[in-house]
Amino acid sequence: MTQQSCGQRWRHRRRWALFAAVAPVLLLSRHPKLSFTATQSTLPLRRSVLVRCQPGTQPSTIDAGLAAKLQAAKERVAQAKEAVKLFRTELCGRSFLSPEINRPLLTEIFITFVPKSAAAMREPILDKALADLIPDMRRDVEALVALVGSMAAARLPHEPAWQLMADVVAKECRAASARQLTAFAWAFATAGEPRQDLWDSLKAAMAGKLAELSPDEQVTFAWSCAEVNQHARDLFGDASAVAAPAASAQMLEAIQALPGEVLTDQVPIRLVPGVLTEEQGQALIRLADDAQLWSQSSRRGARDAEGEDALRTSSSAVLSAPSMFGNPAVQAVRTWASKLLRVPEDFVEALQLVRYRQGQQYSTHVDWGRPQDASLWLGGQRTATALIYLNSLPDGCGGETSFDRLGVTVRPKAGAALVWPNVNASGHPQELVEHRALPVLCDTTKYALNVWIREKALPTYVGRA
Ligand SMILES: O=C(O)CCC(=O)C(=O)O
Ligand SMILES: [Fe+2]
Repeated sequence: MTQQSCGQRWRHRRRWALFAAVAPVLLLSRHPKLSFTATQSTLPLRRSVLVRCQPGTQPSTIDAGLAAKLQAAKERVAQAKEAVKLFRTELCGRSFLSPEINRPLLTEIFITFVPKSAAAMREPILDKALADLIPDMRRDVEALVALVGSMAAARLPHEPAWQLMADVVAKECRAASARQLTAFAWAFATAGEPRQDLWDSLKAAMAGKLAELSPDEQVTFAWSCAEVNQHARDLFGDASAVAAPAASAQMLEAIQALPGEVLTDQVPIRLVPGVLTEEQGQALIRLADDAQLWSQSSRRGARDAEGEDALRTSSSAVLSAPSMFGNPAVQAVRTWASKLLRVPEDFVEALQLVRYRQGQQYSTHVDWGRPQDASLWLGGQRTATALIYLNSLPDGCGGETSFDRLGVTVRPKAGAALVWPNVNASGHPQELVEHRALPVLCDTTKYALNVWIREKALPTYVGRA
């Protein structure tokens, strides 16, 4: 696709003008989120959208309420149009072959279209822009990489665009370099796209090009395939569930040397008090609340030592956004884990908060991964878990962490870390450390923080081409 033909497409001014006139009406009638609020953003066009329609309007102010909704809708339309304009400039107003496609800007543009709720998005304006652009971009692999990477980074919930993209990439990826294939794989894996034709094409295109990849990129490609259950065994084999013995033995030593209570002689499980202050705990919870990160806890890989599915009814929030790593409470936890467990900080996974309301629980499971677990590609096996309780639960309120095979039960105590190894000294995952979170029995909420340590550094590749 050349700059000229892209320009020509957008020169269909009359069609566009007609569409622009109709789109606000379409949006007003079809957009269900008139109460939408803007998220923090660096994109200038989004600053104008800090409009919230107040629920529970008094009868006398119904008109005012409607007017506010109308105003919000108008701003939303203006914002969408502005975003499409920028989108068009970014992808059409330049040579597609430019290596300087502004991915952060593209991502921001997509974020303007992402609904705050988990609902799938239907945006006529974006539909049109993407339907026009994606097929035209088919010969420009680098532009496709930038576009799909931005769609993934923005978590664009727009099925038609993903399907169009999958159609084009499945057909055109033979011409892609190994690095570009990795970028495609990462994006589609992040979006959870399982299409067989797409993954077959990506894997076939990668065969013979593997040597072009850095170790981090190889891991990213292998992880991407495994993440959507399209394991690239021909190219990479299986990930190993057995951790490196040296890393495992060192981890055991570090846990044994921890201060705090020794809970059993069979496996070094320690309860270390005073790891976090209550304020730091609150700051972590606020971080998740403010960014609306809570969602039903994932049950993927949640199995007991025999491989039976676990019941997990809690909510989780992963503090993985790069901006969150700068938060003082996040940093305090990461530094503590790295120092006390004697691993570099990049062995520590993104922190995962867990929240249990009354009646919620996590039944018996292990934290280590099985060979088919895609995450084994990223930093290898989880050698240890540090579970930090962010609040205390009174006696009789349930919520304890229980290791039934070891006869150990621990009541949550604010700021204390329960630390245990997931592998033995030779690196083999341990069944003995199977555990569960007992149901919370009182009308209270339990908060805890999972700090998982991997056997090696987590790769630095984050979908950047
Ligand atoms: O909440 C607990 O006590 C245990 C949590 C847990 O085991 C997990 O999230 O993997
Ligand atoms: Fe666990």
